[in-house]
Amino acid sequence: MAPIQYIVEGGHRLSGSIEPAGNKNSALPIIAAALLTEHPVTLENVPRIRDTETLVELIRSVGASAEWTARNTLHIHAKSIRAADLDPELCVRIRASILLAGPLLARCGEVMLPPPGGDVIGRRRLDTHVLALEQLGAKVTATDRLEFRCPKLTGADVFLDEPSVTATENALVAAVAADGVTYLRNAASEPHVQDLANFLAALGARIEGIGTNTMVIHGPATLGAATYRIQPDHIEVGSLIGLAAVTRSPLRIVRAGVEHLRSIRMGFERLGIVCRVEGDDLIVPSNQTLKIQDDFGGHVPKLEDQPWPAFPADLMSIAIVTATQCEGVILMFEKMFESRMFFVDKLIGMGARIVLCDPHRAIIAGPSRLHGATLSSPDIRAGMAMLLAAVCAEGTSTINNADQIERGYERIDERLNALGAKIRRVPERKG
Ligand SMILES: CC(=O)N[C@H]1[C@@H](OP(=O)(O)OP(=O)(O)OC[C@H]2O[C@@H](n3ccc(=O)[nH]c3=O)[C@H](O)[C@@H]2O)O[C@H](CO)[C@@H](O)[C@@H]1O
Ligand SMILES: C=C(OP(=O)(O)O)C(=O)O
Repeated sequence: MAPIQYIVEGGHRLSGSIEPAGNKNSALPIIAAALLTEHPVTLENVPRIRDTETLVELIRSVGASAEWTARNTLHIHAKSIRAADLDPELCVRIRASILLAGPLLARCGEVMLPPPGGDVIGRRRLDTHVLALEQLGAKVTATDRLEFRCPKLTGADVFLDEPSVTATENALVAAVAADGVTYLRNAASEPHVQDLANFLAALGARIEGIGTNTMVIHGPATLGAATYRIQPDHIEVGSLIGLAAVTRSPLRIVRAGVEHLRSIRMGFERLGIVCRVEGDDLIVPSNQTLKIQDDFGGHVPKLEDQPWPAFPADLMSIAIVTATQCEGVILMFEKMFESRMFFVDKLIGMGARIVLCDPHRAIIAGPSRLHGATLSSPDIRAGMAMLLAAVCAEGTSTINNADQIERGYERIDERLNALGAKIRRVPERKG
């Protein structure tokens, strides 16, 4: 497949309404969890992006039928499946291939998984997955692939060593099929973990504590069919808030899922960007102060990521680009991944004033006028952050490896062009 490039003419104001896609990180565990039931499942509002297309290929490879019945509607029927050896080339394309562990173990009693891929943003440990599934009775062997075996999953009092998002999801799915009650403690509670739990409940699972860090799962559940709508992507909403701010544009983000936006809005407020809620729409007015809010006593403020419900790691790159357009100084502290901040050298090359203190901390002094450059997208979020920088810069930028952006953002070039951006995709999109 030819690599994708975005050629971006910067400096244009945007305006209008845009609806976020369904949450990628909900869609992935939910597609995997659809393997848990023998009955048909219809998923609506599924983002049609590289990651979901790859996972669909993977679930077909174990015998499930999966058909797109509309652009964003996916019909899955896992009447009978097998724990086949999964294609290593497909597994390494996405982090979410690891999400097949829980459902396949539950349905087939074993699963052999080649290493997963995903964004190269630092070490991506699998220890929590292993720890959780072992506590539910699985025997795990790690060679060039991970092998999980367990003829009968059994409920347990599980304490995760860290609130890992995908490990929580694997453990939750396995616990639904396990015999007896499972306590899942120190669990992640991100909106996508909640979305997965609500999907499992729609299939017939009994789960208490959804949205908290302790879930209680009463297994084994008798699962049926379901039609389920994936929730809006709060990370895309955060990306759009940043986009509106750096281009000083008024945007209405419709059906934004405002119940999950508190920590995100609070993070942007620290940068002097205040949004308004109207029903389930989020309005980003153009007349922002874009003034970084000092801490009490005039101290340099800090924006840091943490597990939910705090400011999400996946929005740090967007927040960094946004801060380059705001007046003042701020410390950005990315605690969770150790390679996510390296892309700031590209922003420095575009004219941003940033000191990268170490792999986790960067000081940004704004505002600075950015100029167009040739960039390469290292991961989904840094890629989207570069797109924001390119859209607000003077002159033309070329973003190479835009494939990374399209792993996570559906038709983002077309959707931003509809608001007034000037992004040319090479090669042109077909269909
Ligand atoms: C497919 C999917 O859903 N991917 C998301 C998922 O990845 P994923 O599930 O792989 O990420 P994890 O939640 O396991 O961990 C992310 C990183 O944070 C670290 N960590 C985690 C918890 C903690 O309390 N302290 C800590 O330092 C981990 O060691 C790891 O380095 O969650 C990440 C964290 O929200 C997101 O960036 C990814 O987009
Ligand atoms: C890091 C991300 O994705 P993945 O975990 O699939 O690599 C992301 O969505 O920002």
